[in-house]
Amino acid sequence: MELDCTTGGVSAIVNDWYSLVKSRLTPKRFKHVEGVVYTAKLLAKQFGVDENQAMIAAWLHDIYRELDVETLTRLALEVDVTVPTTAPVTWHGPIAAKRLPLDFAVFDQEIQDAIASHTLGHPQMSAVAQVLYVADAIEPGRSYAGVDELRLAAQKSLPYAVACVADSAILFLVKQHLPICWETVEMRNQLWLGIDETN
Ligand SMILES: Nc1ncnc2c1ncn2[C@@H]1O[C@H](COP(=O)(O)OP(=O)(O)O)[C@@H](O)[C@H]1O
Repeated sequence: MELDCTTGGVSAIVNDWYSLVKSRLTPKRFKHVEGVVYTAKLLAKQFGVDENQAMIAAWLHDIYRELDVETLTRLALEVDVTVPTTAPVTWHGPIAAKRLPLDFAVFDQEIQDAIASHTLGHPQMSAVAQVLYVADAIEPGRSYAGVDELRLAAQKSLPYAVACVADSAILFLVKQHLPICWETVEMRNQLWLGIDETN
């Protein structure tokens, strides 16, 4: 996959994130992040969302994904962050978000919020956060059952795509008999109430 990150004034920033993120993640995870950046850029353009914010959020969303629970807990102690006790796999987002100013000099609140909610979603997500949530689920490297339907949903509207991704995550968790954090459920409930599927 070719990454075209040279538009507008973002190329220098993007190059910085490229090296930093590559140095912190395994090649497999880095490839996933590249896919999310690529997809976030496309979705942002498609839905009139700030591409620069979407791409920076995408570059950094999994920056702490490969840290163990002990390290994440230590990092969390230095910032004011709440994480769900039932799902440590979801901690990397909220903790990275709170540490963005400290660790990466990223002060943009929308980027922080997008990274915080990229795994669980949240009923009050901004359009940047919605773009990241969907891009994470449908980037070209994803190959789980149902992903092509989610890619089609992303051609329809951003709220519709978010609601479909949330339903897919919930179905996956139900099938595995795993606990479901409330944010995803509340978000999909609110979204579906506002979506007219007859259009
Ligand atoms: N509402 C939820 N409650 C609990 N766990 C969730 C919820 N939504 C997603 N997850 C979990 O989050 C994980 C996905 O996290 P993510 O950072 O996207 O990982 P990856 O990129 O490796 O797929 C999945 O294992 C899924 O089980």
